[in-house]
Amino acid sequence: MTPRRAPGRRPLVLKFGGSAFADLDGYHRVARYAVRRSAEEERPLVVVVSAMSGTTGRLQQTLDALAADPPASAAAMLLTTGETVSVALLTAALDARGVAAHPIPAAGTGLLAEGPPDRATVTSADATALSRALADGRIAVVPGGQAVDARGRTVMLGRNSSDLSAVATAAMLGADTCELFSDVPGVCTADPYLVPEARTLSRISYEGVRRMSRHGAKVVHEGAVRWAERAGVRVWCRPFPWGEGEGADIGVGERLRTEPEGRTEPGEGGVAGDRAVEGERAEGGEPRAVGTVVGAGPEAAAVVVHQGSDVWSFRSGRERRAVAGRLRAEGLPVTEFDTAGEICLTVPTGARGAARHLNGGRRLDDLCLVTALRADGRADHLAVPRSEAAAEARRRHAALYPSVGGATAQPAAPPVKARSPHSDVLVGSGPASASAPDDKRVD
Ligand SMILES: Nc1ncnc2c1ncn2[C@@H]1O[C@H](COP(=O)(O)OP(=O)(O)O)[C@@H](O)[C@H]1O
Ligand SMILES: N[C@@H](CC(=O)OP(=O)(O)O)C(=O)O
Repeated sequence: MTPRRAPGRRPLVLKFGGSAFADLDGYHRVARYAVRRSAEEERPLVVVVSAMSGTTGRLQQTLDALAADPPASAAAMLLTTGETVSVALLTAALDARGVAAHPIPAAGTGLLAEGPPDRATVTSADATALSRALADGRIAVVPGGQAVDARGRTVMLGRNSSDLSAVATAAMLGADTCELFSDVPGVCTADPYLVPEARTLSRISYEGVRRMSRHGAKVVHEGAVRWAERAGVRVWCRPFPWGEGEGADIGVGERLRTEPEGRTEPGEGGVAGDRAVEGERAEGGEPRAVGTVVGAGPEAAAVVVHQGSDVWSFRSGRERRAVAGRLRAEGLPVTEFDTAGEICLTVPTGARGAARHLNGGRRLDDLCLVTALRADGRADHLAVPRSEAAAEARRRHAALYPSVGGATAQPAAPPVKARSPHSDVLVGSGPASASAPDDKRVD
């Protein structure tokens, strides 16, 4: 899977996750930002986009309400539509600013994949089509999570795979950095939506962030980290929006960024106070949040809450190992752990393809796994009632970072995650299924 690289100036690859499109204005904000970066940097610009927040989950629920085990090809066709919508809307928003862009279809991404069409694996990347599109100086707007198979059909690279598309595109085009914009200040020592005291890491190794995503932190797609490491692409996780002019939302990233700097533990390399994170300044004195650079850097202690996963219990370690192996073969992230005499594993809630492997297991309703990842590589797991997961995460975070504290402090009102009211645009606003899981947290 060595990417065939494009000659010429190194392009800039920016990826905007669903959180950037929590409202329609998000497309205008991203367009404004993309135009500014394009003018500043004078190099080819690729913008990789995700579906509006909530969209892919709604589509999945709709499919689940319709059929118990729909064909993977139908799932791929449906679940990739959210990104196609985003490509069209961002192209329109750019056009409204007088900037012509190329809306790129799956076949134009240059990513070739094989395997089940709803969670295909990228096997090669050919820059020819995208380089041709970029040659006229226009911005290319690329759908995240999409590729084509050997027969030219659009396939999906699995859930949350826009990061993977962005990094694979950067590798293919010879870019040395890929910028991933999200609604958090960067990679933090815990999900800042749950642990307000979490600090932003200025740097972390590929293995450090991969360990976090392998344990269920949704912060960067594990496959994206693998691609980045192999191709030597630095991944820069950055907050968006932050100070994008009038009308910009103040997201959790902005709120955390302005909190006083916290002291950090000696020996917990790579942890930056928020002041350090915003240290870089663009010309004209505008503060530029630097977020987290994933590449060369230390591993870091962190707390992971497996919010989007179910806990299953098995009769023996052998049975669990066999099930875990089959789930991993489906490309699903699984954590095996023992708690209160139970032999358990976690599996993403509502994951396509999981149900058929879980026979013999028993779902422990309402349990949520909290994992403390130590800097030395050890992981401590504890399953707690869902309602106590955030408090447990704060306690564990305080144990890892005693000087940051916070476990006993009254929690600030948790920031509310944005979900686009337009995420129903494709499927209507009625409940798709009373019991279907959402792709986001249950707050
Ligand atoms: N350690 C962590 N640091 C930062 N964010 C985290 C962490 N763990 C989990 N997250 C979650 O990851 C989310 C960002 O990933 P994602 O939902 O894919 O964003 P986007 O929609 O912008 O792509 C954050 O909103 C946050 O809730
Ligand atoms: N369609 C993807 C989109 C994605 O990767 O979203 P985000 O970049 O917001 O995590 C999903 O599974 O939800």
